[in-house]
Amino acid sequence: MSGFFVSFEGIDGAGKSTHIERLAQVLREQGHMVTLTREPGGTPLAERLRALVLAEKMDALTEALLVFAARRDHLQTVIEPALARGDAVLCDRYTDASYAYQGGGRGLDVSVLATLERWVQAKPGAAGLRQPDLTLWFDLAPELAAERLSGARAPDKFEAEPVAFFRRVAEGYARRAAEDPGRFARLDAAQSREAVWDELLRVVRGKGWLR
Ligand SMILES: Nc1ncnc2c1ncn2[C@@H]1O[C@H](COP(=O)(O)OP(=O)(O)OP(=O)(O)O)[C@@H](O)[C@H]1O
Ligand SMILES: Cc1cn([C@H]2C[C@H](O)[C@@H](COP(=O)(O)O)O2)c(=O)[nH]c1=O
Repeated sequence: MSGFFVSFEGIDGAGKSTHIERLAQVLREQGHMVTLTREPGGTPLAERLRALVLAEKMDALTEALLVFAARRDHLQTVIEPALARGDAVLCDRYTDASYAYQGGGRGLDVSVLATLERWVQAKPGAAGLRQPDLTLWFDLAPELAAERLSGARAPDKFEAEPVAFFRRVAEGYARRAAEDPGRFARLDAAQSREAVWDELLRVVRGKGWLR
């Protein structure tokens, strides 16, 4: 049985973490083996790169090089083996975040991102790039996301960015979704937790991965 790969995307505070654990639990209850992971991160090396990216000041290209280095290690040692075993891979962020944050937010040329994507995501022994089978896009107004995050925890480097940055990030996500509508499912993340969950379940059931 081949596995499937679902990424969770959206601006900081959109509700990804709230729902990813719940989906993992329901998939496990229905007999799936689940690999629950995140980017940047998911391996000891990638977690070290994550700590740098989330804390240190650096230019947009350096940021992109580090998140793609982390992604390479994550793909090679966690994602590809999990998919080969037949796992459901749930990943809190993937390459769309690079397009949205480094491309949209920081203004990095997307052709640089496309080159890194081609190098890093080549599938082992097959044509094409490793992309998620489904991307759940939690779409939320930056003002509302900031309100939800305020007081929740000490902000990291990205969370401390102004609303204008997150508007550009959100536009970056919207562009990616428009370019690949078959992969993206937009969830209205402004709804209550239960309403977002119901929408998410409908999408995942529609893929035939849940009863
Ligand atoms: N539908 C919702 N309505 C109101 N509050 C919500 C909703 N979903 C999540 N929250 C709350 O908003 C905050 C941010 O949610 P969460 O941590 O899931 O977002 P996230 O997208 O994972 O953020 P980040 O990318 O910064 O980790 C949390 O305090 C969470 O409890
Ligand atoms: C994969 C990826 C992530 N980022 C940013 C986006 C977030 O602000 C942080 C990760 O924090 P989270 O609490 O786990 O959401 O990293 C990025 O800028 N580029 C990327 O490719």
